[in-house]
Amino acid sequence: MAYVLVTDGIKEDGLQPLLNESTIQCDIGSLNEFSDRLDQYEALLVRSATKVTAEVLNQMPNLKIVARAGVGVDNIDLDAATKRGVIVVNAPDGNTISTTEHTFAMMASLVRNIPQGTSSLKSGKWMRKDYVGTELYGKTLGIVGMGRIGTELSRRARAFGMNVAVFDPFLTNDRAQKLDVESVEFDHLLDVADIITVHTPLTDKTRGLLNEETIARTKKGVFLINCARGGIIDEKALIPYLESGHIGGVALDVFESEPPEHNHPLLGYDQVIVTPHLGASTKEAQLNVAAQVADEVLYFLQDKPIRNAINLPGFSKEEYEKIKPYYELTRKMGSILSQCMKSAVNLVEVSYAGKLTELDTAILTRNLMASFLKSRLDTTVNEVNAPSIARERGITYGEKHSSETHGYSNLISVTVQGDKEAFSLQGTYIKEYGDRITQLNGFDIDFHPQGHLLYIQHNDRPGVIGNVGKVLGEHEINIATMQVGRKTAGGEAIMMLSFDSELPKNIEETLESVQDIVKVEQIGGV
Ligand SMILES: NC(=O)c1ccc[n+]([C@@H]2O[C@H](COP(=O)([O-])OP(=O)(O)OC[C@H]3O[C@@H](n4cnc5c(N)ncnc54)[C@H](O)[C@@H]3O)[C@@H](O)[C@H]2O)c1
Ligand SMILES: O=C(O)[C@H](O)COP(=O)(O)O
Repeated sequence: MAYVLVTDGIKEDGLQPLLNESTIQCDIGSLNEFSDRLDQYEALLVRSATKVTAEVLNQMPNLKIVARAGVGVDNIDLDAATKRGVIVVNAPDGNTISTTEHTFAMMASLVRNIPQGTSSLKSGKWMRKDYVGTELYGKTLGIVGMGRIGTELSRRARAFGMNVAVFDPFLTNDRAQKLDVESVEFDHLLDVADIITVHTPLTDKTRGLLNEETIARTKKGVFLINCARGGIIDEKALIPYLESGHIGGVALDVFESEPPEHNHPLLGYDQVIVTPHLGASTKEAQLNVAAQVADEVLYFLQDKPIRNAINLPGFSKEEYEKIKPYYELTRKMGSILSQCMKSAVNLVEVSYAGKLTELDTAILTRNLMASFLKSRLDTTVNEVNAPSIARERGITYGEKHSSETHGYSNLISVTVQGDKEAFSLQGTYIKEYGDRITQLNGFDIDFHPQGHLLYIQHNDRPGVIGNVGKVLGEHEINIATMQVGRKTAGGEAIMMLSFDSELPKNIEETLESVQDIVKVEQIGGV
């Protein structure tokens, strides 16, 4: 049974695939409510309210995946999760439309004083001349961050006859042209925009993007909107400009600290309109994000591919289908290399040739590294934390694409380099035969890496193979398969044997005492 904790009131309708799965038990509530059994959960589903700190992660030693039913993952300690090997996924596009529409509603409300007019009329006043608004038509909307929400907003703004100036370092001219927006530098956007709206994540670069200095450059009467993350607009910096009348109005759905304090200074200004982080709060968005993360968690628990991992290279289902056979091969190669080369390693070089060069192979290299490190370490290692663990252990690794296929349609070559020795392995996947190891330390060989293996280095002399069979027979060990490789007659040679069951621990020493046998390594659990 896999245990899953669902927090933050994630919509249950969307969680049906998880709730209906008989091998999964879903508990619904807060971390506090289930504090006595946090150690049992393999998956944790959150919105933005639950803070997944390093401390929370420590209390959940079994945790393998955190799923954020929404976009922003700033409530999750990504570094700590990655270090622990916990996969973090989100639901990147489930709430795009809702947040876009909310931003647009905020913009329209802001320029037409709708919230102010509402509360004034409800308090018994009829103040038509105090609430003269501004048209959107013909005005310039400055969008900072042209991702999913920025893009959708730009379409709606163009439909309203607005000009759109965008600042996003990743926006290509081609895309800007297609979207009928002007791609500009940030300073230029400050100069020309009548309304500025931010749609970036909160990062070191975007924190305080609109601050005392940058707001000073904006047009008099500018309207500012933040429906992305509190802190992108510096809240304190707004005050002098609201006081002086430089800013026409501010719309905020998000705050530096949520909820903002009751006496937060910005809440006292009539020109500031606010909502309590409602961007994604629609029935549709909540159903979408819940369904997206439920699918991801279910897939993960069933060892199927996940699409929206934040701390892993992403790939589509189609890409996964292509990569799947090599995934198993790289896992096996990592394990064999680690067990054959027992000494310290400082460099792992992976090369992909043939069909593999058309694929994004980063996930395969991570998989190989995770498998390589797993056999050597006592901690959880997976594709998520393999890079940081390798770095910590002083192991550099890299990958390249090469044209040397050695006649195979696809080929993975790995060299592991230590201070004193090196070890190399080549493998391929052939549809009819499965995964094959085709070369080991320069010796041509052909075996299916499966089960319990014995790797023997020996001198190519008459009787050696027979003696190995004899010793194993005396120990009642049945050989399943045996492959032999050599470079020259009478020179160095290797054997790779496979067995149906585990071998006795001391069998290496017994075999190493046989004449002309140089080295014996057991390779288990491949
Ligand atoms: N209010 C809500 O309820 C709500 C709902 C959904 C999303 N959000 C927030 O909205 C923001 C945008 O969401 P999205 O789905 O569009 O994300 P996205 O990842 O699709 O887009 C973010 C864009 O910001 C750009 N960017 C990053 N750094 C930048 C910088 N320094 N200057 C300019 N552009 C920069 C990126 O290139 C990217 O195009 C996120 O912060 C998200 O958390 C809020
Ligand atoms: O990043 C997001 O998806 C939004 O901020 C929504 O957050 P929520 O799930 O807490 O509404």
